[in-house]
Amino acid sequence: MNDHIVSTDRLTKHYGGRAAVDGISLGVRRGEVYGFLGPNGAGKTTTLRMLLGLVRPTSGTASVHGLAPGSPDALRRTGSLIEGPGFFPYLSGVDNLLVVARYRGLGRYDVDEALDRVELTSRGKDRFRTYSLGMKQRLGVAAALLGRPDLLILDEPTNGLDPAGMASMRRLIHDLSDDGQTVLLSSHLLAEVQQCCDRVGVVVEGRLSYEGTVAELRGARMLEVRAEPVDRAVRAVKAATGAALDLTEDGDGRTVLTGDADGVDVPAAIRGLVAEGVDVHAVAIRERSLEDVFLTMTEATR
Ligand SMILES: Nc1ncnc2c1ncn2[C@@H]1O[C@H](COP(=O)(O)OP(=O)(O)OP(=O)(O)O)[C@@H](O)[C@H]1O
Repeated sequence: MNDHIVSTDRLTKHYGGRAAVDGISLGVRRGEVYGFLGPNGAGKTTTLRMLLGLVRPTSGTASVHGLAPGSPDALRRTGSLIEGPGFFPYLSGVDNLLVVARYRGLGRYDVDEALDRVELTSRGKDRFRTYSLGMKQRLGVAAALLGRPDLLILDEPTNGLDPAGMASMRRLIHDLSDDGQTVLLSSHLLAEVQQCCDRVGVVVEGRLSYEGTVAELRGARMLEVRAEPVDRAVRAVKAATGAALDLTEDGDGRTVLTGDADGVDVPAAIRGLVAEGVDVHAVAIRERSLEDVFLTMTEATR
C-alpha cells in the first residue's frame, strides 16, 4: 500500500450538464498538510464533500484510509469541518462538544482534550453565542478532533476571520501537523496555503492544474538587473557569466533585464557591469510569488 491517506482517480461530479469537478486525481500523504487551492466556485467543496461521502461522484473513484468515502470506518477515522460549524448558540462550548461526542460514543475526557487542543479550555463554559468568529471556528476544529481522527478535512478554515483569528488558526494547524496529524484544507487564499501547507493541489474550474510543493509551483528564480545603457548591460552580463538577459518592462514602464537566476554567478555579473562602465541601479533575485503563478494559471483557463 502507498502512503496516501486520501487518493482520488479522475473524480468527477456533474450538476445538470456542468462539471463542478472534472477528472481530479490527487493524493494526500500521511502526516502532511495538503492545501487544496482555488478560486471561488472551482470545485473544492464539492471534492471534499465527495471525500466524506456526502456527495456521490458522477464518475471516477476516491479512497480515504484505503476505504470507500462515507463508509463507517472511513468516517470514524476522519474529522471534518465543512461550511462552518453548526452549534447551539445557547449551549456552552463544552456542552456543544458533548452533544457531538455522545453522538459518536465518546465522553467528557475526549471533549476536554479537544478543547485543550484548540486552546479554548478557559472559555469552555461560556455560551457559544458569546464566542468570536475565530473561537467559533476553533470550536468547529475541536469537534472535528473528537475521537482523535487520523485525518482532518477542513473547508476554508480561515474564511471570514480577521488577521488575528487567521494567525491563530494557522498556528493551530501547525501544532496539529507537528503532532503528526494529516490535514487536508481548502482555501482561496494563497498566502495562507503558502504558510501552512507542505504540498498544494491547485484546482481551476473543476480541474487539478497543479499538484506539488509550493517551491516547485513557484518554479525558477529570476535575476533582475536595472542598468543603463541596457544594450551594453546585456553584453556585459553575457560576457561575464554567459547568461542571456531579456529586455522586459516593469509596471511603471521602466526597462528591466531579466533571466533565469539558476547557475548565474551574480557577483561576476556585477563586476562585469561595473568594468564595462554601465550604471547599475539594482540587481535582484526574485522568486515568483504564489500569486503570480496562480494568476497565470487561472488566466490560462479563461
Ligand atoms: N448542489 C449543487 N447543485 C448545483 N450546482 C452546484 C451544487 N454544489 C456546487 N455546485 C456548483 O459547482 C461549482 C463548484 O462549487 P464548489 O462549492 O465545489 O466550489 P468551491 O471551490 O468550494 O467554491 P467556494 O470557495 O465558493 O465554496 C460551482 O459552480 C457551484 O455553483
